[in-house]
Amino acid sequence: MTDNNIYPIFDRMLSREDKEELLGQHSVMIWFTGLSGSGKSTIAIALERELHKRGLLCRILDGDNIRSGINNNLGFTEADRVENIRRIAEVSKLFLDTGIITIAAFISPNNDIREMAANIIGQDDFLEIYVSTPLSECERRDVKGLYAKARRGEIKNFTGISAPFEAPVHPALTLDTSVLSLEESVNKLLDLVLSKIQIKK
Ligand SMILES: Nc1ncnc2c1ncn2[C@@H]1O[C@H](COP(=O)(O)OS(=O)(=O)O)[C@@H](OP(=O)(O)O)[C@H]1O
Ligand SMILES: Nc1ncnc2c1ncn2[C@@H]1O[C@H](COP(=O)(O)OP(=O)(O)O)[C@@H](O)[C@H]1O
Repeated sequence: MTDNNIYPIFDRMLSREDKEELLGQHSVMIWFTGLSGSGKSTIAIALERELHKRGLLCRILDGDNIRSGINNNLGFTEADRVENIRRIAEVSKLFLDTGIITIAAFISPNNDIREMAANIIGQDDFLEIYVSTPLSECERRDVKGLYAKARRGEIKNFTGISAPFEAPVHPALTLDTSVLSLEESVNKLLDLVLSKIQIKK
């Protein structure tokens, strides 16, 4: 890309393959999508612990952490959600290129937004995991009291209440935490993920 006088130097840096060899793992993007309270963060944290125990290096990117740091200037309009996910995908790509198994837990509420993320990251590396817990169960849990606030009209554009959520069309895996235990979800994920990250010696 030279039309804005920018000359990336990627061809002179050590490659992703060099980093993966050093770490003894292939990197992959595990992209959770689902309503607030569906279980994205809980599953992401449990999955990271299981992978870590197996000597695999991971990085979690999670909604509230990212939104109080790099994305602290963004809200929940459609445009801000797109920018939120764009930056998260670009940051994820940096981790993937460092050979790190990268786990993102964001509502990412529609197919266009997730397609954008997959295109930034690379379709082959992108595992879309739909945490499909029904709205009624997420609202019953109301972990942060946000559904009650949204119902009272105190939060605008709240996903599932006053802003849309579009289910993925072909997720790599669907996990309904109103039916599956945390352990069952993590075991399903391990089956999927471990097959993708083994380095052939
Ligand atoms: N209006 C509105 N809609 C949805 N969510 C809201 C809203 N306002 C605040 N929150 C809190 O922000 C968390 C979702 O942020 P995300 O970055 O994952 O959202 S998005 O992907 O940009 O749609 C979400 O956290 P999670 O529960 O982790 O999903 C909420 O706690
Ligand atoms: N089977 C389950 N799997 C995952 N989370 C569960 C399950 N059953 C109950 N929960 C609870 O549901 C809540 C999910 O919240 P969280 O992980 O923060 O969701 P999200 O990141 O999607 O907003 C947690 O309080 C968690 O303990």
